[in-house]
Amino acid sequence: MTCRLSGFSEEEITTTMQSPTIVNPAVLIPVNPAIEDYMRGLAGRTDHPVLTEMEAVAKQNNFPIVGRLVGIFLETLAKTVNARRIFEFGSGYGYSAYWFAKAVGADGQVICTDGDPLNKEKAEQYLRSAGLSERVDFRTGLAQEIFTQTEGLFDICYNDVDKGDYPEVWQMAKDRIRPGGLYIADNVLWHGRVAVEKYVDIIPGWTEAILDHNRLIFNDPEFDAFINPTRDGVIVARKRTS
Ligand SMILES: C[S@@+](CC[C@H](N)C(=O)[O-])C[C@H]1O[C@@H](n2cnc3c(N)ncnc32)[C@H](O)[C@@H]1O
Repeated sequence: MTCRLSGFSEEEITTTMQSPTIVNPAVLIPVNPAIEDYMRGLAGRTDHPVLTEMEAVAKQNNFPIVGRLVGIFLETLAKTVNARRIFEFGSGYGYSAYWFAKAVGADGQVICTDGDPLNKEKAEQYLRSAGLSERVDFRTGLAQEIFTQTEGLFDICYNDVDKGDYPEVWQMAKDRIRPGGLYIADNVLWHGRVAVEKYVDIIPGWTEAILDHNRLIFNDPEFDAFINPTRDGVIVARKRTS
């Protein structure tokens, strides 16, 4: 997967950062890999042939899916708030949508978006094989534009687009989340760059955008927020009910 604006994949960015030729002080792994392996080992019961195929394809192509642990987290969050209507900004080929689609139930809906029509094709194939396609409405184009074409409130808005767009997506999504609903975004620790003074920002402005995004959320009086440091950091912000 290439990022919409930069042409770099997130894996390429990480790999470049870890290259011995580029000294980068900012590569921090929030959770010890042994701990992540342990947690992954507990999650065997979530195996599904479609899921394992999607994960294998991600590995082969360095495509940045959220992965199993975050997937389980997304499904759990969605079930916890009894989500029936979810909007995804940046769906790739449907891996995160798989988890949300499972959570919303037969009457629920996940609106997926991606700039790449090939991703839509692949997602629809995978989700059909998993028996979840009826719950998913996959649209191609700029996620922000597609969002403005929708109406009403969502139980969850999930953000996984190019990182420079994070503050914009937060600003537009926050007023369209129902009280008690969630805003969720992936990669908010950005491989540790958010936590150090000096970092190599492969895509100029992306780290600053994530920092702004996170600050805005934690300072918003309408939301309570928390970052789960699993993988690359997932922010969860719940809209207050009073
Ligand atoms: C990190 S991947 C999404 C992975 C997906 N959430 C998952 O875990 O399976 C980001 C995807 O968003 C798409 N994308 C990035 N910025 C976008 C935007 N503003 N509008 C639509 N798609 C975008 C890219 O084409 C890419 O497929």
